Amino acid sequence: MELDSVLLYTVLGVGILTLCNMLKNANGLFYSIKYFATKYRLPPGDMGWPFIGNMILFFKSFKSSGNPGSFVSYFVTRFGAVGMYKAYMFGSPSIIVTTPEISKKILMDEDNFDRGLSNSTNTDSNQEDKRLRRVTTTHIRTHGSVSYYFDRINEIMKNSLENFAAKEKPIYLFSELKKPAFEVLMLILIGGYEASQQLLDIVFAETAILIRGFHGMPINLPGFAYHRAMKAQGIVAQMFKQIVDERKVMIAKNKDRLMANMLDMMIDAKDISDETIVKLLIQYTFAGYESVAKVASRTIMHLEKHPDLLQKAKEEQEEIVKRRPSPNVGLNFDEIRQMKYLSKVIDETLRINSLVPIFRVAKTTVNLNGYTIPKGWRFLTFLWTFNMDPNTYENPMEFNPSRWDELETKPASYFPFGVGPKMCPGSNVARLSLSIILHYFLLNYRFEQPDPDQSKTKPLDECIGKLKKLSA
Ligand code: HEM
Repeated sequence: MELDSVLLYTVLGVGILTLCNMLKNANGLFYSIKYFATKYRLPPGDMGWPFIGNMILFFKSFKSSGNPGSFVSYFVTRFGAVGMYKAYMFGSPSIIVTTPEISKKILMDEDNFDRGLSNSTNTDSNQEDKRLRRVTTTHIRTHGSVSYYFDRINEIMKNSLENFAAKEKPIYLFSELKKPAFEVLMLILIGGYEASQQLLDIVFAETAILIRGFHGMPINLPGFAYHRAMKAQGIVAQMFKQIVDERKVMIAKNKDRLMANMLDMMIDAKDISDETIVKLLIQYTFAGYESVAKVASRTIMHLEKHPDLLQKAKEEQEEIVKRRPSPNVGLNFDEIRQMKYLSKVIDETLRINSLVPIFRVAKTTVNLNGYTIPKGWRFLTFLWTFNMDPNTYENPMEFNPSRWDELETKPASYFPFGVGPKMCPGSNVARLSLSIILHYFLLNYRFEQPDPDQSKTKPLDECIGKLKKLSA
């Protein structure tokens, strides 16, 4: 090669590298420059490339290891253990929070932070948010209050497992479990399938699209998942509006038709607008759509991988059955509290599988732990980081429900349903649904995977296999 060409290529290479480097730092510079001279700077961090920010690293760490651990470690290793890092995620300048103490400060503080989702019903007044929360959750707030739904949830879960086992072909366990979980969700939200099945089928299908779109980049252009998600949100809103209208007519004709579900309680409150009712129904559907199915399928997979733990959990259920006065008596609500080991199995799954971040948005520019957080910036808390802390949990990667025996009280860093005023209102329904599914699974079924590695094929959360009914 001629000397001139070598020189040309070297200059070109250095030029491209410098340009890439400038571009890579441009995002960070653009957002940080205002705060260089201020007393409190932004937290350290890396805001990645313009527009896409850190999303490539984020998706890569999920894809390769199925956990956000390596993503979070990148910030801790590079910038030190300061507990919060600037980043650019899901189309917004963001702060990644890596300690439970800072997370709790944020999650408990309604004055400075809200959920900031486009489908959220957060009003400008904390008082009004609290009132709406009260109206929408009275029927599910405590373990006792969900007893009202026990019979229906029991029937839904029991029948669903029967149906899955009757299928000739292998099933996608997570996908299949979404259907009964959705049925339970609609029971809590609108009183079940008294509303038109056809409308709810549309809500079920469109919510899947809505969720997929909100998990990616918020690019509202045709062809992008987010754009389709915005359309799906509109369709779900239309379906719920129709259900609200029908329900109002029904109740106006006969007040006795008011029932213990979120929709009827909102209508009965009289001063909640239809628009807010619909938004709340969407918010709950979005939040409760996948979680129970995900935790149930993952618990089943953990137990199938550990036959000794499965046996222990099964024996507990058999003991419960033995204590019944007659073999014809079925599961009852009081027995749920007797499932001590199963409850630890569920906690262990929640510990290892809390993968979805909790979001908040700064309502005003705030000073937190010596750093400035500008108005509008997002916070992302990965519970997984705290749940995998070896200082709290010995061998954190190991699935070991008995670790909870030694933990007299749960660690302050363990909050799978969040903490504070916006903590998950569905936690009691979720725990009840999970206990019922797992009760029937342990007693009557096994999940057989012809090729357990298939669970790594797409979609990531799926496990393919056959639900086999055990012979009596
Ligand atoms: C195992 C299942 C579930 C898990 C692990 C879970 C976890 C969570 C978490 C971590 C949050 C965030 C809390 C925060 O932002 O501070 C949340 C919020 C929420 N969850 Fe759940 N959840 C589950 C099931 C459900 C179910 C079944 C429902 C519906 C009945 C539900 C309804 C909601 C709602 C409406 C919110 C938003 C609360 C608000 O913004 O005020 N969740 N959930």
